Amino acid sequence: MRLNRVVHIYSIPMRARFRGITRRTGLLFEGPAGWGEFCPFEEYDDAEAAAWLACALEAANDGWPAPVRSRVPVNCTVPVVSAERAHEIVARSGCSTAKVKVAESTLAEDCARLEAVRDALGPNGFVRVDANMLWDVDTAVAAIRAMDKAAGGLQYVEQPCHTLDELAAVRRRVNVPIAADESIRKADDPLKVAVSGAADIAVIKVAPLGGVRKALEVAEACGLPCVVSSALETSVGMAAGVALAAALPELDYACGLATLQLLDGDVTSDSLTPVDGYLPVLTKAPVPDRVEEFVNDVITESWINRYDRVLSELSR
Ligand SMILES: O=C(O)CCC(=O)c1ccccc1C(=O)O
Ligand SMILES: [Mg+2]
Repeated sequence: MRLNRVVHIYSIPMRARFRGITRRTGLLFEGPAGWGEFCPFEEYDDAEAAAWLACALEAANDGWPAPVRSRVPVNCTVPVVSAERAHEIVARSGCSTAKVKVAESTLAEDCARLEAVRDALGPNGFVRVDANMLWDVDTAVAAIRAMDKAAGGLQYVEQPCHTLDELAAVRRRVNVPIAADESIRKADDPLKVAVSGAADIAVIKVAPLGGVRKALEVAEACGLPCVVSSALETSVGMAAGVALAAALPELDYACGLATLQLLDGDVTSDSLTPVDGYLPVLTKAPVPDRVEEFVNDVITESWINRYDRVLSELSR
C-alpha cells in the first residue's frame, strides 16, 4: 500500500535544544478514525521506526480504547537551560510536578537548576530528573544524592544508567526511586523486560511501543506504576499519549505530556497545552488546521519515501 491519502510534512523549531535536536520533523496523515502522526527521530532506522508508524496507523484507522478518566495530570519539562530560565518555565507552567533534564551539564549547574525549580514549585511540588542513561553506577549514586539535596527531595530519577543491572545496582544504593524509560522502549521485546528488580516506576511512550493498545499491554506486563511520556510530538501525536494515560487502569503520577511548550509552534489551533497542570482527554487527534506555517517542501520526498519503506517493514 502506497501513501495515497492526504499528508502534511511539518518541520517545527524547538525553543531550546532538547536531546540534541533543534527542530522536530514528521508526517501527518488522515484515516477513517482521524489523524495520525509519524515522527520517528531522524537517526532511527526503518526497523526502529516501524512501531512509530503502527502508532500513527492505529490513530488514523482504528482509534483508541475507551478512557477511564477525563483529564490527565502532567509535569512541565525543563531542558538544559539556565537556573533563571528554569524558574520561569516552571512558574509559568501551572504544573505542580517538574521533570528536569540532567547529566548533560556539570553537577553544579544541574544542582543550581534544581534549586531554582524547587523554589518555583514550592514545598508541595514534585521534582523528578531524567539522566537519559548518561551515568555509570558510581557517578549516578553521587549525583543522585547531591541532586536529592539540591531539589529538596526527588520524586524519582529516570534512567540513570544504560543497563537493567546498573539500574538495579543504583537502586540498592540510593533512597530515591528509579524509573525505567530507555530500558523499556528500546528493549528487543518490551513485553518481556524484567524491570521489577531494577526500577520502581515504568515510563511508557506510545509511539516507540507501537500504539495505545500495545503500550497498555506493556504497562500491564511490567507490573509497575506507569508514567506516560511524550516523544516530542505535535498535538496530533500527543493526543495518542493522552489516550494511553486516560486508558490506564491506575495513574498515580503526573505524565510527561506537556512538551508542546518545547516546540515553537503547533500544527493545530486545538493545541494540547495544559490548564492548571492537566490535559483534556480527546476521543481522537485534533485536526491539523495550521500546518501551512510549518510545511516543508525540501524534506517532503524523503519523508514520503521513509513512510513507504517503514510501511513495508511493518508488513514483513
Ligand atoms: O517526560 C517528559 O517530561 C518529556 C519527554 C521526554 O523527556 C523525552 C522526549 C523525547 C525523547 C525522550 C524523552 C525522554 O524521556 O528521555
Ligand atoms: Mg526519559
